[in-house]
Amino acid sequence: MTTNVLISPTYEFYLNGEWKESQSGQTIDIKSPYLHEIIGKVQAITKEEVDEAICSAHKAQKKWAETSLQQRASYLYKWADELVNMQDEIAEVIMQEVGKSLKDSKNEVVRTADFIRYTVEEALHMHGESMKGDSFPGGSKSKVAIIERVPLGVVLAIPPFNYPVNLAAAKLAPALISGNAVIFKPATQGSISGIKMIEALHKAEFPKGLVNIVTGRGSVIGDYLVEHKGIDMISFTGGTNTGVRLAKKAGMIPLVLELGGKDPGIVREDADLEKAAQQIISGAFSYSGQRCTAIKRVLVHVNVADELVGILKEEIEKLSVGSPEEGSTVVPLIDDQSADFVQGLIDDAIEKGATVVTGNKRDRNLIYPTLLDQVTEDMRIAWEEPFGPALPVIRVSSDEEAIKIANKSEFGLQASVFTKDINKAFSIANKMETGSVQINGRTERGPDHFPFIGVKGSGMGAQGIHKSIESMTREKVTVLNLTD
Ligand SMILES: NC(=O)C1=CN([C@@H]2O[C@H](COP(=O)(O)OP(=O)(O)OC[C@H]3O[C@@H](n4cnc5c(N)ncnc54)[C@H](OP(=O)(O)O)[C@@H]3O)[C@@H](O)[C@H]2O)C=CC1
Ligand SMILES: O=C(O)[C@H](O)COP(=O)(O)O
Repeated sequence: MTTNVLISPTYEFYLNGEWKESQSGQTIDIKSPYLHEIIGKVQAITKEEVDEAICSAHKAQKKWAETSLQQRASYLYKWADELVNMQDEIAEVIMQEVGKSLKDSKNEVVRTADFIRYTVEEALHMHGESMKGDSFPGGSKSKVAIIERVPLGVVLAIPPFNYPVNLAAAKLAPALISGNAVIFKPATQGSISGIKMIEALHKAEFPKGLVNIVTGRGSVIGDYLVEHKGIDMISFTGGTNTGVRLAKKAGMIPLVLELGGKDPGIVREDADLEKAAQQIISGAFSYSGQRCTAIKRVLVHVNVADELVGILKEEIEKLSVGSPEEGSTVVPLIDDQSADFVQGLIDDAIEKGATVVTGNKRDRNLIYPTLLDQVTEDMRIAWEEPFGPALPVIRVSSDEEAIKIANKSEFGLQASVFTKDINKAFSIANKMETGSVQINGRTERGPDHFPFIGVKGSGMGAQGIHKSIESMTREKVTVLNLTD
């Protein structure tokens, strides 16, 4: 199927309900990772335009916070409907911009509409609480506390490239339904997809200024946004180095950071190896492993390692590799720099004695799914996050060794444990220094109402619909002093 490359239009940024060209007169070329052609240009906005966006957000937020939940709900439902109406157009853009297959891109848009609707429903059923004074020694029963959640103000939403619509809306929806305004800074490679998402929001006729999309390289306007006094909360998803830098600059405001990962797939001696292999492959190689929750190392009991590696090899070699237009599982990585990084990890492992079971083949920024066996702790790939289709197998001789190596990682996003012994599964899960543990399943964020948590180098705070709404609000206490 040949895709008509978008005629490389220049997109405007969205401020105060209007699409605008930046006063900077500068734009950023967005090149498709697999078409290797420029598919569009986005505005590189100025600091003055950032100031204007934040100022207009504050104005809009005051009024928005006074609207009823039901009124806010009606806008978000309309946004979800507009996304579904635009799903083919948006999916095509996601595919061209980040190289995700059309099927996965469409799923991302539908998942986003579902996310928005569920967020509304969750918010409509989150109620405050009340307390009576006399439950504390000396307290009076005529003192009644009414505790409710109130919005924080203006939320800065910064998502990564790999889910340019879903991970953006996963920040915007909870922020908006709780009465906040949003400054949305998309990943540069993902900006056009983000703009398309905002086009759907514009069609839902949200109040002007409530959501402003500020396009520009994070390395240029990122610090200015993060340090801006007009930002009341930051929800960031991206690399650990970027997240740590952001946290140091943000100052005294609430932060939620979802960062990198090095999720282990722990395979015990008693595991169903066929099922484990199927979950590991899906977890490690879908969208070329460009998922924070991808399985990024296999810790397998030495007694079953040869058998598991054999199954993995056979199944990996069946994976479709190539263009996202053909629905390939393994597609070109987001850019050449990322492909160079992954290749560097593979080369380092080979130099230090790892065995290439399959893969280690490259065509520009397309890296073939690579399985490395006999990986040892002195190899970079044992610890670093490839964010690409390279999977190391580390052989262990006990649960204790697997736990030790798993927890030695700087990351702590998720872990998978494959075993038939549910008691052992929980025993290992209880020792995992991660946000979540999957038992007999691949590591993944969904379903989206589950808490989604990164600890250590994988983040701070929690997402998942309910947790995200909580993180973008604070409690407020009103005390009633009744007269007897
Ligand atoms: N835990 C999770 O849920 C996820 C984690 N990730 C992690 O993100 C990485 C890959 O995604 P990627 O997009 O490349 O991550 P990056 O950290 O490079 O970028 C993430 C976002 O931060 C922006 N940014 C860059 N510099 C700054 C700055 N100084 N201040 C504020 N924002 C900035 C980027 O904008 P720009 O594009 O303009 O640089 C982008 O919007 C991997 O490490 C992956 O593990 C990815 C997805 C989900
Ligand atoms: O940030 C990511 O990469 C996503 O949170 C992963 O989501 P998924 O597990 O649903 O692919």
